[in-house]
Amino acid sequence: MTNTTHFGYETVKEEEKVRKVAEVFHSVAAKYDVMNDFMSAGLHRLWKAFTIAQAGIRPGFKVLDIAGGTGDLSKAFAKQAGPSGEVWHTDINESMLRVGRDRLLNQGIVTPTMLCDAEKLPFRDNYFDRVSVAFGLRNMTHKDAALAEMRRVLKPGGKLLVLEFSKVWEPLKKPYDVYSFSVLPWLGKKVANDADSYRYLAESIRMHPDQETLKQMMEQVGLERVQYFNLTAGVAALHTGIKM
Ligand SMILES: C[S@@+](CC[C@H](N)C(=O)[O-])C[C@H]1O[C@@H](n2cnc3c(N)ncnc32)[C@H](O)[C@@H]1O
Repeated sequence: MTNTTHFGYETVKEEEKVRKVAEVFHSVAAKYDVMNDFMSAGLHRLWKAFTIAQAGIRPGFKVLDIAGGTGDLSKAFAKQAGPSGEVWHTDINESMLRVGRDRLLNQGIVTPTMLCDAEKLPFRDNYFDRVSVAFGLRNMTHKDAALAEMRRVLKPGGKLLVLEFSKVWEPLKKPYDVYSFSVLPWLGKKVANDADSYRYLAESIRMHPDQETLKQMMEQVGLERVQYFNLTAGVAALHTGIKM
């Protein structure tokens, strides 16, 4: 029997979700950074800065940036880990990865870039000091499998950081819905000539587990000391967990 899952509000076969997510990111890659700034009024930079601070990267650290896309986290991590460190910029989508790799190289950052699926990480057990995934988990078909893989490749004592859109504070829900379902697709059409991808963004955020559910999912794969920080009233949240 074929398993089904969600692609935004649609119920689709699992393999169809993978294809449709790939289409979204092939389509948005070239305009991804400019759209991020427009859509979030620059807030994504603050959320990422907070994530980078919580990561506490030290020189020599081995770091895996999953769903690294255009490379914002990889760039900061590579600077902090320094020449003795190892920062892997990875993503399942070639278009996103290419934009990210070119951007990193243009900024003088030479770090390995690799195409890989978070659900089947090609790294050995207990290898990384830190693993991050920013705005990527929402798009994955088997989130529990991906989280288990992230834990597997962490060293004991290593930390996972999951930055993702989350459940917004109830009083802000109405205006946030108006923004998400009217303004966002309109902006997507105007700036990137692609309203559908930004409609998917709004729907996929609504379908993503809320703060407490994601915390439980991280605990279920064996991460410990799991906690989360609401960012901008829960528009986004950073979850962290430690592998003991
Ligand atoms: C919204 S972008 C985030 C990019 C970057 N981390 C950032 O915060 O700007 C989401 C990324 O998740 C990637 N992605 C989706 N499913 C994935 C999977 N199974 N494994 C790895 N990356 C995946 C997409 O290709 C896309 O580049």
